[in-house]
Amino acid sequence: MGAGSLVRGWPGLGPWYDASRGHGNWVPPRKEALGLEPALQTRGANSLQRRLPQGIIIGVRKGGTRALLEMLALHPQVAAAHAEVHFFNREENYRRGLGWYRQQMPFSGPGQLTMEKTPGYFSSPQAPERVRAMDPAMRLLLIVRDPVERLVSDYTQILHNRRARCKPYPPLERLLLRGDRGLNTRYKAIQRSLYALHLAPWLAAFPPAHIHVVDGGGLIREPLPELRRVEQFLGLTPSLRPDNFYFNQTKGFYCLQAGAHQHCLDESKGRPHPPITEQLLEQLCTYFSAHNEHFFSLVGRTFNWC
Ligand SMILES: Nc1ncnc2c1ncn2[C@@H]1O[C@H](COP(=O)(O)OS(=O)(=O)O)[C@@H](OP(=O)(O)O)[C@H]1O
Repeated sequence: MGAGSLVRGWPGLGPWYDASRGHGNWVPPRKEALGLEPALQTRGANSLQRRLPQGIIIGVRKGGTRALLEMLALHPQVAAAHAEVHFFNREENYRRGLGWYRQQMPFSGPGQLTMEKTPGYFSSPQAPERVRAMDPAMRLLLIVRDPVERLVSDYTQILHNRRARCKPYPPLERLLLRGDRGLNTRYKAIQRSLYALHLAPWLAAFPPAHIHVVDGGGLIREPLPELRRVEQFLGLTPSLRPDNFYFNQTKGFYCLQAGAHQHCLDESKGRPHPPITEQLLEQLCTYFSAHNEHFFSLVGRTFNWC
């Protein structure tokens, strides 16, 4: 089956992925209809309510946050918010209060864990303290990816959005280099790839045991081992299985499967990246190397980045 045919909903379930509402608006399938959970969501109206999240995917932007949330949402004990909520990082939303935040959450049963993902939280200076003030027991997921790949993905997204509005955008090299004065390290996409910098305030607000790092590269190559670790971190019964994922040649990524239903992430995920020269790649890798080492020491795990 081609990737394109999988973007719109699952048969008989209403749209799982409502493309007309943009890529952040995912509508989870009713799990009993997927044969995953016969009882939980149909036990009676009283048991279903909107609950504040107990788990949040805080970033990183372009790290694979959507894939992680959608894969986790296949788990019968997970209820995932459809859209990015931007509660802790946007003043206008934060001012609306926890009642508003709760309203953005999906209905869940008592045995379910409510989750949302907003990659903007990770680099928001206010978010760590605000999340802690709401719930110091919060479980945080951080999905990371090679900082250079993340940067290029970030650029590609902005380029795409600008083009969609018929607006010009400079080539990546021009944004990355300050003539012959080396890298423009103030470029936002570079700054957002400095994971150690953004992690520090989270570690000041939460014990390390509350923050689980997911390898975004690993999730792309082979989702299940990463998801098993996440299930364990979240205290979920191991339920995701190899047959929940299949590699889609057209998409070039793993897609999701539940019973007879299949679903790939939409076309905003997995866009082709513009090429960068070997020389620039080397410059970037050299620049990130010390930051990466610092990040590895903070999380106690190393990654095979450039
Ligand atoms: N299974 C699967 N299918 C499609 N895409 C996948 C998948 N797993 C991870 N990814 C990678 O997710 C990248 C987008 O990351 P995010 O969802 O965090 O982006 S965003 O910050 O929410 O815009 C996206 O980045 P790009 O490849 O640059 O588009 C993907 O590489």
